[in-house]
Amino acid sequence: MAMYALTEVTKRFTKGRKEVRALDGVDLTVADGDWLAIQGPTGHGKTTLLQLLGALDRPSSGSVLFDGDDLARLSERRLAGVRARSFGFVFQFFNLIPTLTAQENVETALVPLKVSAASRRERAGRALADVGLADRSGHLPAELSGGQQQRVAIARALVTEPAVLLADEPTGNLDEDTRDEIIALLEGLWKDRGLTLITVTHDSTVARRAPRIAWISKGKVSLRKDDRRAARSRAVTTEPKDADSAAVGGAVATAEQSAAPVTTTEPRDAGGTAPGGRVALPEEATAAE
Ligand SMILES: Nc1ncnc2c1ncn2[C@@H]1O[C@H](COP(=O)(O)OP(=O)(O)OP(=O)(O)O)[C@@H](O)[C@H]1O
Repeated sequence: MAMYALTEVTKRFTKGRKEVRALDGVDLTVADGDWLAIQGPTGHGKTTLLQLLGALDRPSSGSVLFDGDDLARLSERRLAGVRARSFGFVFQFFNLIPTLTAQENVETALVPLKVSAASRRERAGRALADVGLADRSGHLPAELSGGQQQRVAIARALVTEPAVLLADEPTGNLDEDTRDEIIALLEGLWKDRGLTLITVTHDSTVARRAPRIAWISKGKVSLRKDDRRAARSRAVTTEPKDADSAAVGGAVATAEQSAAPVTTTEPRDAGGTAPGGRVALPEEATAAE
């Protein structure tokens, strides 16, 4: 079974007397451990799709299955639970709290958990070290470069050990060199942790790094690239739950792709989670852009 299965998803918004069809009949599957880039021109539905995948919004019609639950039909309380347990979010403008240090910003993601202050400190410190910022933990966001601020935001998204990391234009506010560093960081985290990574971008340099690209145009999704073998060459992989292969916008993976070798599984939480499991993200981290 795929981690995500979207069927005939539409999302309509009303602007004055006009109706905007932001998503128009989207079919999409995402397997556990995939890295999917959602690429397309501005205003064509990328963020809307990401928000449905992150349970930040619901479709107007169709179903968004995540681990077997239809996110379109869950109560608000259960949706909040799924978001808290399963998703980490990274945004274009970092969304850090300006008055808190890097360390404190990362710790905010753990506050809703019954985690001791000592454990929060330890886990946030580890998350900052994982993104290469161990020596900047006492800095305020204004004392950090854009790339460093995005690293803090990534540490905050990952400190709760989510199954899925959803990143909306994570390099959209960065220069080219920093963009490359952040994408390399995300790629490394994806490889090492068996994360499912979903990145929204209008930048083809960024999109091409992902083994799968879903191209979105006028709310319709089609598959541009599906290099499952690249995805499976990672150091840490997951059981191919998505054995029936991907179908995006009616496109089905080729027999060759489907026949890619089966790899071994390593538990997602091998890195260790403090008691209490995953936590709700702070409001500022889950707010729609
Ligand atoms: N809350 C909303 N109310 C009304 N219209 C909306 C809303 N959110 C999105 N839209 C419209 O839906 C369409 C798709 O928007 P979306 O933000 O998903 O595009 P995008 O591809 O992410 O664009 P960008 O690259 O500029 O962020 C656009 O026409 C947008 O104006």
